[in-house]
Amino acid sequence: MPLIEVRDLRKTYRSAVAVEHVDLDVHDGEIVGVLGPNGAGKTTTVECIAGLTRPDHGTVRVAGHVPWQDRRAVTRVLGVQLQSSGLQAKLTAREAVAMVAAFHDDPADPVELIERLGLRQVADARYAHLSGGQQQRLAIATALVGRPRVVLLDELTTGLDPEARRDTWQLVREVRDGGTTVVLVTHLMEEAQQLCDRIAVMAAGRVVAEGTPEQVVARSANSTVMSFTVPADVLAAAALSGLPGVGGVERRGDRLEVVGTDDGVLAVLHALQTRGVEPVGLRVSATTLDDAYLDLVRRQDAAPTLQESA
Ligand SMILES: Nc1ncnc2c1ncn2[C@@H]1O[C@H](COP(=O)(O)OP(=O)(O)OP(=O)(O)O)[C@@H](O)[C@H]1O
Repeated sequence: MPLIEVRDLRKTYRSAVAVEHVDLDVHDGEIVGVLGPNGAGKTTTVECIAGLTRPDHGTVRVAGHVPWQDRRAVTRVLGVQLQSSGLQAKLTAREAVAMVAAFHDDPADPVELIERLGLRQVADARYAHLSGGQQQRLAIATALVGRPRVVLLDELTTGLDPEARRDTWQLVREVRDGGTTVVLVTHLMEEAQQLCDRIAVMAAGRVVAEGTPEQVVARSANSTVMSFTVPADVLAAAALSGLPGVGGVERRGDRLEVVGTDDGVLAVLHALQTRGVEPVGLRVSATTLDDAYLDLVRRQDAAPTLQESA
């Protein structure tokens, strides 16, 4: 049984549909990324998992418990760091961790946790005086202090410089290696690729792709990029753009760049062969997760909205 199971989730705010038909499984020991543009429904989904929001339809189970019915049981297994940590500016790091620990039956030792998260030097500094990276570490500490089986981390590295971001990624890996499952909401493809065992891409309130980062790239309609040199008078881009599996053809100087599926690549090679055209300097590579993501999100933008299709 998955540790977190979300089925057919729907949540509306007045007339706006925030999420619909959302399914998500999170298994013990994974880092699962929830990706998507602003307003895609990521926070709404994790708020339903945390029991902070009650959906209009669908089921959520966290270690078998329904979050909005059994808040205590869910608080014991689930730690939450949401977008605004809600910590008071005047609290010191040590006080903040101790305060959250007091809500739990069997908390981790706040001093040990502060040490483990590299906050010992600033343990007596007020929250408002910590750097962005230290505030994020403190937010993770408060999410971990109840010794949860799973933590929800929402836009953990937004606003951090590259070094602090990498340090935070390492910390998330250590959290996972210590036996805690992680659900990570992020806008950053590099973060997803570096950290996540699996990702769910959300757009306009729905999960539009799910799997390992590699699977999501491979399933993209534009999973492969090929380019080669061919004189314009020998082959027009239009001759290839209608082939099955070809998503787009662009001329860049004397090179043609074709994006599409693996079948699209084969169709292009076949078309070149039958025309007796040699693809000089042929390069074929997988699309990046960034490109696959943008393709998925743009497709969803072009589709009818949830309200229109309801
Ligand atoms: N409390 C609320 N009241 C009204 N509408 C809301 C509320 N919370 C979310 N929404 C709407 O629901 C949709 C999904 O929002 P949500 O915050 O879940 O998206 P998100 O993917 O987390 O976005 P972001 O990346 O910007 O945080 C948006 O259209 C948003 O305006």
